[in-house]
Amino acid sequence: MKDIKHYINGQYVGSASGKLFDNVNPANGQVISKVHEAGREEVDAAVKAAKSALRGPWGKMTLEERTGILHKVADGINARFEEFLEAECLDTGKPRSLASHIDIPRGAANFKVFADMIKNVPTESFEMPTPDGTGALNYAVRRPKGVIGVISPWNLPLLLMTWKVGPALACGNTVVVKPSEETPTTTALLGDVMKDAGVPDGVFNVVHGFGGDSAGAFLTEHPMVDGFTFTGETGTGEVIMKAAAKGIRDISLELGGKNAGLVFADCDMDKAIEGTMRSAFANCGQVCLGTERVYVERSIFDEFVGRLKEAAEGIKIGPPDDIEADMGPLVSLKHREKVLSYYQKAVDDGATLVTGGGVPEMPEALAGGAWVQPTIWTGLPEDSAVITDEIFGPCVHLCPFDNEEEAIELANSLPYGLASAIWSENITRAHRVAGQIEAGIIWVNSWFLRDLRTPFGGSKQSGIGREGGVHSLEFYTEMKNICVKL
Ligand SMILES: NC(=O)c1ccc[n+]([C@@H]2O[C@H](COP(=O)([O-])OP(=O)(O)OC[C@H]3O[C@@H](n4cnc5c(N)ncnc54)[C@H](O)[C@@H]3O)[C@@H](O)[C@H]2O)c1
Ligand SMILES: O=C/C=C/C=C(\O)C(=O)O
Repeated sequence: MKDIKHYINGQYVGSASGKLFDNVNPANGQVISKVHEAGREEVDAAVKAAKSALRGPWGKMTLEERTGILHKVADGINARFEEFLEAECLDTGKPRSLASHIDIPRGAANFKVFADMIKNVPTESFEMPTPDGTGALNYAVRRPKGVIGVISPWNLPLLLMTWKVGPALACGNTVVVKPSEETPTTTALLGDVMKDAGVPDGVFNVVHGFGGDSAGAFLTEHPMVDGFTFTGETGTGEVIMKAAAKGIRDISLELGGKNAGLVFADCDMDKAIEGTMRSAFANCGQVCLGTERVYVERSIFDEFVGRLKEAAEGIKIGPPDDIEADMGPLVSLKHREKVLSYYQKAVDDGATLVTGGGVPEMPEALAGGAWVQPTIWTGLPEDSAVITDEIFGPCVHLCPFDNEEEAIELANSLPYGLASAIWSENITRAHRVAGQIEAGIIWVNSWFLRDLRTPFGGSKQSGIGREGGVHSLEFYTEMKNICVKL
């Protein structure tokens, strides 16, 4: 069976401890590969390789050379598209149709976009008067921050990891990546692509393992890492923030959410149903931007519930290679336990089950998979844990509202603030409501429509900082002001 090794200083290496863990295909429960678990020794080697690579050829390259290499990395992903696609689908169980349209193309785009951006974003300059009349000139320059620790989750593994590695490398940093233990393969494959593209050894390093008391914690505790970028749960973000405090290291945190959809009576119902289907069920509901609570204006509530039920019942569940499958399994049986505990909680809290609520029957070959039904509820009180907690499954609660103020209040009622989707054909209302929602990303009559130049991140407990566009450049560089007395 294939074993997945760390990628340190340009070489694939195993763990000195010989410790391996299973990588499981969530569509059938079978072990796909064995993964080396990094100890402190491997993490230390990776961080030291990254540190010394800053002073090697990478640090001396012209911007043109560096960004040229990053274009080759993107081309390398595209050249091995099928291999990345296969690996991502095996690790996550997601439909090939989804991964081939979103995950893998974005993996390549994340390198191209930031390679081009860093060449085109100016820095500031200020002339100032001085008492002697000669004046002074201030100008800012960007320098890499240093070694960046990248810790990424399992829901969009290649997309979310490269969303950080792309800009980090474009800005001249070196990285040590700790991908999720659930989905190590595409990050491991990227080592080969980096090598072929001419990325010098030590610039891109990967260590595998778990979070606490494993590779994740060893990385955040390592004093030679200069900054951390993390996407994952809010609770894990708190732990990482504490670790980063030691030595005053910078952080960028993209965390959980419990995003609200708001559907007004003046919406285009077809668009609202199609969008809510995606925002509730895409990637088996495992998208941080997903809407697990949707508020619908009372006059169209019954129609909306009926139409969403009909659409959800048309979802075809199946493994990645089933070309008709719209939805795969959850990422693991462990995650399914969590999602099903909320399905039970909904019953206990008196929900009306509109559809789903359990585990679908699957053919015998897939019986060991983490399958779950797309689920819709109504009738829960707003303080139910089903409404207040991020479940991260294919489920949504629908609740009626009577006026705009109430809709805004409901949307803003939780301590999260990642994203929101507003459905209304009244442009004035849409702007007015969008302006009042406490979230980092608001979509009007769309969902997960991404322009990589825009600020991306969460407010409240959904994160700190913004990535995307110039905001990524802000995080991944140190700005230095040089003041010249003339
Ligand atoms: N805001 C966003 O952009 C965004 C995007 C995708 C996912 N998410 C969030 O991610 C979560 C799902 O992903 P997950 O379950 O993989 O998250 P998670 O927090 O469990 O794990 C994310 C990563 O952190 C590592 N980790 C865990 N504990 C750690 C520790 N103590 N120290 C260092 N590293 C540690 C894990 O091994 C993994 O690599 C959801 O909450 C979702 O909302 C947010
Ligand atoms: O699951 C969360 C999705 C995050 C998406 C991005 O970070 C992105 O599109 O850049």
